[in-house]
Amino acid sequence: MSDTIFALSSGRPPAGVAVVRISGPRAQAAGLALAGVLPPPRLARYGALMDPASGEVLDRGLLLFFPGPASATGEDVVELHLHGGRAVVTAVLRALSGLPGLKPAEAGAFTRRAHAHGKLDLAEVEGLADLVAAESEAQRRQALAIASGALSRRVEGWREGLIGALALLEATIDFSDEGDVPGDLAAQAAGVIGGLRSDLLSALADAARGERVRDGLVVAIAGPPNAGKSTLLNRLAGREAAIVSPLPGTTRDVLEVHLELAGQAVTLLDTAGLRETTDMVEAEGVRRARARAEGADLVLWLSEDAAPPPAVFSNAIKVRTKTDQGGACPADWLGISAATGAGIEGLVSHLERRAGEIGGGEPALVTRERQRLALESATAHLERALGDFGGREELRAEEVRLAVRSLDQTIGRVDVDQVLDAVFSTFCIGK
Ligand SMILES: Nc1nc2c(ncn2[C@@H]2O[C@H](COP(=O)(O)OP(=O)(O)OP(=O)(O)O)[C@@H](O)[C@H]2O)c(=O)[nH]1
Repeated sequence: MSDTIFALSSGRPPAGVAVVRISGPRAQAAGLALAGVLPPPRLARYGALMDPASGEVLDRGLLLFFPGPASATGEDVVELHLHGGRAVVTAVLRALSGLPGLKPAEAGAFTRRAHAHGKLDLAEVEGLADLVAAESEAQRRQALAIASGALSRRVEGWREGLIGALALLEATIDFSDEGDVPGDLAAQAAGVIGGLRSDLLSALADAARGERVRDGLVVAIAGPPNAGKSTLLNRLAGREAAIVSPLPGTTRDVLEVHLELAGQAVTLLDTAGLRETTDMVEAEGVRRARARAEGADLVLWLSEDAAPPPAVFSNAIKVRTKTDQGGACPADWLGISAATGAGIEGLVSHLERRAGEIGGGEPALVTRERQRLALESATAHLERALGDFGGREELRAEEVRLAVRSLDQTIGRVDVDQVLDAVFSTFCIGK
């Protein structure tokens, strides 16, 4: 970390503006080498940026200086706002790499430094990773809350509560040595532990929703061959993603289209028509179709003659297709014609309502399996801490201590290295 790192932090050129960040002990010197003068902290200065080796002007742009520790990484940071051309960016990065003590940043290196300097805990780093990856409104809101410390603050609060309970338990242990155990201290501790256990359980009850929003919902289109599945997928996607043909058995593999419904990221799956077949390739397609549809959050069951879905899809949204060709639509079926567009709007609003039911509402606190497992372990220790220890209060206190440790894991106070490597590997260079 004694190195000074630099990278293009904005998107791939060409672009209107390119932002290059420099962080580390030599950031200030690097800014001076390029611009000749630094603005006061946190103010932008417009001017020429020169190649320190040749003195040639490489670009004119803004320079900002954020002295550490009050910066994003906790170190001195210099930010250059350049014209976003490929050659401009290349020239400036080349000039920086020629300066002593400077080296290109690896993926996630700026965030890693922020974490190392106590600017972000593990949960906030994970939130930041999700914020950068967010594609839907719901993902953005949820990730922003976590990146801003919503989970961390809650965990800190729980942790403080448990430390309080632990103090009460320690007191009962001390008193018991003197043969005078004040029962109300133990009861108070049990009250605190019980309350925290309920808080944790209610946060966990929402975890499945948080993870679903983060991963995006999966909606599978299933039904007999030729029902119009690919046609509907194309219609919803607004493009010709799937091949449509009058031949039954056209779709062989599972096809995915990503879209946003009611603010939720949705992966729409087109699957092979479900039927018995002797064609080996089609049979494999049918097997995959069933497996994916069974794991989906929602299934649209399409049939042109309202043939009922198999039992596994009994919860499916039933859709009668090709209504332009006549025929009745049973009461609990939605009728559509992908050919004329009739009923499509109704189907979309039905899907939006269902997607909102699954993933809508206030942002969840727990959005990753890792966070959930740590909190589940804390809850299990609290559960045990409420048991009967036959007067051996030190065993109860030990369970509370283990619960605190699990909370610490949630926000990365302990055992973080491996998790950090995994998270930072998902970041891009310049983040
Ligand atoms: N008249 C009419 N024809 C439709 C409609 N939707 C689809 N079709 C036709 O039905 C045929 C089958 O459509 P696909 O979308 O390929 O059906 P599929 O369910 O994906 O078929 P498989 O891939 O075999 O499982 C094509 O010829 C479509 O043009 C509709 O709303 N009205």
